[in-house]
Amino acid sequence: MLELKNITKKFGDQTVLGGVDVTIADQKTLAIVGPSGAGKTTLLRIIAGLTPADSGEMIWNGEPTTAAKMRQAGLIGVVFQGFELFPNLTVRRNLTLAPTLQGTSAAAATAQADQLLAELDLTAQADAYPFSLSGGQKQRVAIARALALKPKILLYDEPTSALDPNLRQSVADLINSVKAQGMTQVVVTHDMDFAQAVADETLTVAKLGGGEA
Ligand SMILES: Nc1ncnc2c1ncn2[C@@H]1O[C@H](COP(=O)(O)OP(=O)(O)OP(=O)(O)O)[C@@H](O)[C@H]1O
Repeated sequence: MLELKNITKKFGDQTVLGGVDVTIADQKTLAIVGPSGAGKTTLLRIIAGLTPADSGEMIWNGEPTTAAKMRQAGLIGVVFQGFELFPNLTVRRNLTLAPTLQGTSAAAATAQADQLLAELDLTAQADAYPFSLSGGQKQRVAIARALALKPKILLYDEPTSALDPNLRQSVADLINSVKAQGMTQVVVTHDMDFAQAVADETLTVAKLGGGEA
């Protein structure tokens, strides 16, 4: 279980997070919802160790930790809103690059990549480059790439926003099938129907006024 307590964040004079508590339970999906500008993405980036909080605590399985330590230990994976695939690498190489840089043998990384691609119905795209993929395929590659690093917690920033609305259900199905394999997930979304389709728990981030302490 990962707990964040009393997380605060300001940008200049604007308080975005004014003391937020988050509990991320093992093998569950937490949806973070709230209006545009409430700070959902900021909170996700703080959990991921990509943006520092101004204050607050982080506790992993009962022990104090930091987001930077969690990230360095490879415990957290992120699926970005725009997918951020490596454009000059094939789909398979998008999955194998980070594991091989971390010391996994090329053969083992390739075997694992091919298994993930098969599970996510991407075998036919293994040698393709990202530009040639549909939005839904790009997103599945982004999820497969994150899973290739074997995180304990997988974070998604607005996973439906860059996709055709009719793909919403298949993204929900995919997140639910990743959960069924034991993954702990956090999904930032402004889409309440989507949140309902994936979430065991929902955290609503309120929009604060600008300029307060
Ligand atoms: N790096 C930054 N520098 C300055 N202000 C920022 C920065 N990142 C976010 N903000 C501001 O913080 C507030 C919260 O932004 P954030 O993207 O976290 O909200 P959100 O709830 O994810 O919104 P949306 O649903 O529109 O994506 C916004 O007012 C935004 O302009």
